[in-house]
Formats: sequence, C-alpha cells, structure tokens
Amino acid sequence: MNIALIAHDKKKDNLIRFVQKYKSIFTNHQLFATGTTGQRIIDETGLDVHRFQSGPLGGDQEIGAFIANHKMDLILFFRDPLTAQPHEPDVSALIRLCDVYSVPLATNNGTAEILVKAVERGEVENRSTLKKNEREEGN
Ligand SMILES: O=C(CO)COP(=O)(O)O
Repeated sequence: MNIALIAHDKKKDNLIRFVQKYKSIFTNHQLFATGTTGQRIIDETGLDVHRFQSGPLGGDQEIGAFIANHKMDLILFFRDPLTAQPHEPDVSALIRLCDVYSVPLATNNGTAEILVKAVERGEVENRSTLKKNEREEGN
C-alpha cells in the first residue's frame, strides 16, 4: 500500500510521534512524504521514505499527481489550521483530489488513528487493484 505522510511545521512533532507509535504497521508499506516531513521521518524513525519536493515548492502537487494516477492509497496530512500557508491553493488541490478519487484522507491525528488501524486490519483498498478491477468490469 502506498501511504503519503505530510505535516505542516507546527504539526511535524505530532506526526513523528504518530509514525513512531505505529512504526510496526508503517514498516510493511511504501511511504511517501513531502520533503521536510520525509527527512524528519527518516532521521527520527529510521523508516524508508520516498521524498517529494517540500510542500511550498510543489510537494503537495506531486502527491496530487500520484493520486490522479491511482498510485496513492492513503493520505495522512497533519494540517495546521491556525497558520496561513503560502501554498494554500496546493493544499486545497491535494484535498480536492482525494475527494475526486475517493482516496482515504486524514487531516488530523484523531482520524489518522482510525485509518491506520483500518490499514492494519487490511480494510483499506489498494487503488491500483481497485482500478484494474474496474477496468475488467468495464466501469
Ligand atoms: O507544506 C507542507 C504540506 O502542505 C509540508 O511540506 P514539508 O514536509 O516540506 O514541510
């Protein structure tokens, strides 16, 4: 399963703690992240992470492109709702694409807890498999 991990600056500590807590689950999946978030996860958890550009430099859009190509199965995006982001349009576009493609998205710790437990139980669908099945069924 391809999982994207993203956190705004004031939520990065929060995300790191979350990834450490569920490291045994994350270790079984392919992890992707925006640049700074990804580097911190690598440094502080030892997990293998594919890093995109930093969010303000296009990282959110790169993850969006993966979503549009059915290559991202889950997004955990620890957003900071109290700080204006210079790349707010990119943030909105990423969230919009999750809705366009029905990709599960958590924007806070509480929802992320629920989703990661669903991943552990094997309840989150793999997008590429889902797309292949739809093609075969002619949808
Ligand atoms: O800004 C971000 C998401 O919108 C996160 O980017 P960084 O992980 O590079 O800080």
